[in-house]
Amino acid sequence: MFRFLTAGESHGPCLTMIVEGLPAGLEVEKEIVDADLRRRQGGYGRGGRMKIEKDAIRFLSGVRHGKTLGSPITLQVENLDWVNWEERMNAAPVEAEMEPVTRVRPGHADFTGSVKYGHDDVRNVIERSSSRETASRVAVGGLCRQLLSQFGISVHSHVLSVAGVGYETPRGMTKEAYSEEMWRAVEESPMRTADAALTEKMIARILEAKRDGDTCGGVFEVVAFGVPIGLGTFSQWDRRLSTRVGMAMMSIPSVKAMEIGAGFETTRTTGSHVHDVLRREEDGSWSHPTNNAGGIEGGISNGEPIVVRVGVKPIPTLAHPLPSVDLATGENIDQSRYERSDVCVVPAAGVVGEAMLAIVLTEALLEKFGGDSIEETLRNYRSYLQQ
Ligand SMILES: Cc1cc2nc3c(=O)[nH]c(=O)nc-3n(C[C@H](O)[C@H](O)[C@H](O)COP(=O)(O)O)c2cc1C
Ligand SMILES: C=C(O[C@@H]1CC(C(=O)O)=C[C@@H](OP(=O)(O)O)[C@H]1O)C(=O)O
Repeated sequence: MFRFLTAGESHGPCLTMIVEGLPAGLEVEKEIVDADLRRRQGGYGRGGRMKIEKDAIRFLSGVRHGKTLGSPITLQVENLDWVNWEERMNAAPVEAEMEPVTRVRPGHADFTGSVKYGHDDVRNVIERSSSRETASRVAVGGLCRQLLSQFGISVHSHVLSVAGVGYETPRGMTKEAYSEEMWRAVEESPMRTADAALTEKMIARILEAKRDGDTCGGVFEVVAFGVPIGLGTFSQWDRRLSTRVGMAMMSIPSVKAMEIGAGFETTRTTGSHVHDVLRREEDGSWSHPTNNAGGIEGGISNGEPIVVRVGVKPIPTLAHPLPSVDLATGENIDQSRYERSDVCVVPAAGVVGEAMLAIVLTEALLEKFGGDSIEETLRNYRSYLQQ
């Protein structure tokens, strides 16, 4: 069974991940994982923290001579900001001459986390609720990406809109709609969008929000190519591929909406405009001229690209804070607290979305094809394709 756990506080010494269930003999390159971590740190609208961190993994177990051993893999990402926080993290607030954090930020985990865990210093909540944790997912996803590439599967993302500036939800995306050229342009764009004019508009929107002491959300899209027919199943609710993709995307902090394929658009028209007709090609392969289903039918991948669009709410920490409550006094206050923060993270969230889709596909692929070594998994996969 493929599974992973992540641990680590945002301002602690490091993030740690334990990954179990990847087959033995898989070549894994640190540089491929580090490149994903760098992409997650990018995008226009990030705050001061990203100037401090230089995320990169260290393998602490499970990999020898560049190949997986089949034993649990431990990954570590150092928090370079730790040196600036060590005293505050180790000493009680009074000793460190720090006021405990008590004014909760609307939209963050400050209120719910403090009540649930009984913390009177909200800092104890912020440490783990922080999206610093998403670096861990990207690191795990970077390993999964390398497994998937053995099966010809690749996962990409791009930004569709920021605070309403950008594309309306597109319909029926087919493989042809996404070219190599487009993905190159996405990687080079500060907003991870292939449209240069739109990039300018998005940046202007983020700057405007920043000037107003405000923040932006938006929509990103994740696409997986090369997924074989047959991952996931309708046989139990929690094993449907759509269920697992939904959970994976909704697990990203600040994600509040997602749709697969044409999603909500399908609810505004009729069946004859929605369902993807099945064709048999001369070479015996299957095809769907459209992909409104986003590559999943009956909870099972249908061989078309998996297309997922994801809605990210605006960042909760506002430079012009909203009214709130001070948990220490119980009094209503005019302004909650501001601390160093991002203004927009839609491009970064897209990279996290890629990692989450890579993780879900890895889990479903290993479930279908099994194998304790990569050779065995590939052999099972090839035999299935022949069948
Ligand atoms: C990559 C990334 C970076 C984020 N950076 C910040 C930030 O700097 N400040 C902030 O208030 N929220 C930030 N968030 C959003 C919060 O982590 C998130 O809103 C919070 O954990 C509450 O969870 P919820 O929005 O899912 O309810 C970030 C989210 C992501 C995905
Ligand atoms: C550290 C990351 O994002 C952080 C996520 C975050 C939050 O509240 O979610 C708040 C900020 O933390 P800090 O106060 O340390 O600057 C972000 O920088 C990261 O993405 O690696």
